[in-house]
Amino acid sequence: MSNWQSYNSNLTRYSDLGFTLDLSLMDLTNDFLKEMEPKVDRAIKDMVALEAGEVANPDEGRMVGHYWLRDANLAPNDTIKSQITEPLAALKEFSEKVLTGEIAPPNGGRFENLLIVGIGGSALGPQFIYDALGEDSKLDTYFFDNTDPTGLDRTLRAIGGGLNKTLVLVVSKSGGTPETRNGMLEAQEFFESEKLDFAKHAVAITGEGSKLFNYATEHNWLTTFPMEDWVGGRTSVMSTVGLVPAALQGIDIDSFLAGAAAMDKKTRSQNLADNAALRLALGWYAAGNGKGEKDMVILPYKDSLGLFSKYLQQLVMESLGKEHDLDGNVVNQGIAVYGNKGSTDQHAYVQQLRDGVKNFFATFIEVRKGRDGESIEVDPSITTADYLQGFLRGTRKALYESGRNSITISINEVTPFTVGMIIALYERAVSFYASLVNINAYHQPGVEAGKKAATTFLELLNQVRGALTGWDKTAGDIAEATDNNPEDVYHALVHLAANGEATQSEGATPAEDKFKI
Ligand SMILES: O=P(O)(O)OC[C@H]1O[C@H](O)[C@H](O)[C@@H](O)[C@@H]1O
Repeated sequence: MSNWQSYNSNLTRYSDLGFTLDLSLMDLTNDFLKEMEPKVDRAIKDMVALEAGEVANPDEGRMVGHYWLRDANLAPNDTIKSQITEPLAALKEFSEKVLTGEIAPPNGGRFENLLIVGIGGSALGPQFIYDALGEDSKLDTYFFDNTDPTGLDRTLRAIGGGLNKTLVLVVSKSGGTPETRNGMLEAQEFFESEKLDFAKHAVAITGEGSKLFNYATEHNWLTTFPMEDWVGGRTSVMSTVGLVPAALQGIDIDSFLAGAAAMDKKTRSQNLADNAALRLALGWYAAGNGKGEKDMVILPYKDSLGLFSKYLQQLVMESLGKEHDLDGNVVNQGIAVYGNKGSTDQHAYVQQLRDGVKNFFATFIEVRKGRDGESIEVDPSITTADYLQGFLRGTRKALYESGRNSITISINEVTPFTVGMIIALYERAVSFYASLVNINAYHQPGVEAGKKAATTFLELLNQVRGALTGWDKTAGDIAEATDNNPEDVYHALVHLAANGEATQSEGATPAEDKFKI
């Protein structure tokens, strides 16, 4: 089959949405599609059950409801329906009041800045949306998404004299994530050091009854918005987590939700040829042999979609990166995701993509329209938009010629509607892929191990602090005194020395380094 014929027969086109998915360069064979039929049938059934409210996250005993967020009528009962519609109405009213100045900072004027404190699913969605759609944002938006003190300082410096006009959103589904709590405490301290009443600037988005919820209530924060347990962090961008900031920024959230709802509707089709999300999942399966053998390289050819790959990294990797399948077998599933933007990366890593190790498939994201208004000619009759398109088409072809597969997703423009659409597309592809490989995409047991180890380190650090009294001591001395592992103790000592709590004199090896207060 010629490439042109293959293009025509491998395209899913939603003309009314201005959307196409082109799998022609994925080399999906009829045999593969035939072989996958039973799995595809199961994936469709699983999705129907999930959307009907079945407990699709068995380990945590939870329903998986992010698809209801953009069409509350699909919620399985009235309680859940009102858990969607009531916060939506409340957040619209709240953002309206903030933007009209009815809710205002205590020291006068209007809120002009937004500081979002959150991490993972409680930050990546808002970061992507602000970057993609926040061009005319009503509030300049900043993020605390780590417990790195210099990162926090840098953000506070950027806010500078605008602190008295800054609204702070503290976002945490669990309400107990340490990085977010630390960011909140640092923000609070900074407001207080500027003689500002933090509570009058602060809003919480969190599960009812969480530590954060209780803290916000006890301290009389401006308000709180709920998060429900049937919405996962990495799929929360269409819940209060993504919608409160977007509404405050003046982004058309109804259109954002409508774009997602439209993609959901299309990809409920039980006919594979019409179901872009299911076909996308099949493309991933074919590329990586159903085992994630190939990485997913995301290349959006539009600067405003530059954070999409980072957003997808969590959505795909936290959902699909699992040790066990649903039957308890060890499978070590996952698909590695990375990317940045085209054509910028043609000058960075496309060399390896074209000539190096064949361990990936690319996804080109094409935005058809270059810009509003006229463009100059950079060459005779040629504009910058023509170049961008030329690089996309050229790279796609060059990769295929050297045996590298790729997917191309096209949308007309970057708008709230189309961004809603492509997020929904990937959310649904992740759900389908999880069924194809028989895993739970909605829990994240592996994340806990790192958190527990961090807590253990903090306990050890305090033991080391207590044991380091005056004299020159080695890591071995303190390890013995505190009954800890010498390497762990050594790293604690180096940390204390680097932060001015101890001094370190180096010996021939770390074991001979001496520390004192
Ligand atoms: O919203 P939070 O409860 O603070 O969680 C923030 C993030 O932290 C965790 O470690 C999870 O792995 C993520 O899925 C989650 O989005």
